[in-house]
Amino acid sequence: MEALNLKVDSVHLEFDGRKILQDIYLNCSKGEVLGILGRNGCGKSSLLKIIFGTLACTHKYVSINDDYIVKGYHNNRIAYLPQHNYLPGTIRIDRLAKMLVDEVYWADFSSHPIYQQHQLKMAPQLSGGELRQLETLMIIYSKADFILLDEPFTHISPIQAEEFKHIIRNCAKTKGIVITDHQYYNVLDVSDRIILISNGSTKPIHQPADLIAYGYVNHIN
Ligand SMILES: Nc1ncnc2c1ncn2[C@@H]1O[C@H](COP(=O)(O)OP(=O)(O)OP(=O)(O)O)[C@@H](O)[C@H]1O
Repeated sequence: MEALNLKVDSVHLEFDGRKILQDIYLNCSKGEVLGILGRNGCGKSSLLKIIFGTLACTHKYVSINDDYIVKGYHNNRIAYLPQHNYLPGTIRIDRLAKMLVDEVYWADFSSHPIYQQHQLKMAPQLSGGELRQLETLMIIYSKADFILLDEPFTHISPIQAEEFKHIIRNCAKTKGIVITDHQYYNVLDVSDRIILISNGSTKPIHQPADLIAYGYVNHIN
């Protein structure tokens, strides 16, 4: 199996003269889940959008195996689950799924109860959590080599989050996955490595106590 490595470096992002990201370094290999943590507004979603290619910034270096990537979404290199719903509301779920899901994963995806139950509906007919589950699965099972997940656990119930962690770990056998969520215990649980964004820069987290030292949490259960 080909080794793949996503590298992100030298990202500079400002909004209205305010520095958001300035000293960013991350890498994620195929076979790995990288967790990103950070307080509200520290720039997690912005960083994922920059890697995916939908947010312009002053400077960035994104590469896969040292090939510079201008737009991550080109050629199915990178897929991105945004924080908010992305499926159009006027096309049936089964038609959207056939466009998005990789054939290799079709059996896994289409046998999932959430797809079985809702495939003939359109997005607005689903509850918030049902839609979130479907949207997340479609991205995880999409063709891309690297998957960026912005808050995949936030709108789903604990039992579903447990199931999704298994699916993420399973898919990480053939992809690299970058994940961020405020449910930090789920991120810690599913990730091989963790980085924290603080004051615009990335800090490697070697042990949970580092999260206390950086003021991200007061204690860890
Ligand atoms: N289009 C924009 N124009 C101006 N400021 C923006 C814009 N988008 C984001 N910001 C600001 O940039 C900062 C980083 O936003 P971002 O959404 O990346 O943070 P985040 O870490 O994902 O936050 P949260 O955890 O609350 O979702 C925030 O202070 C936000 O207000």
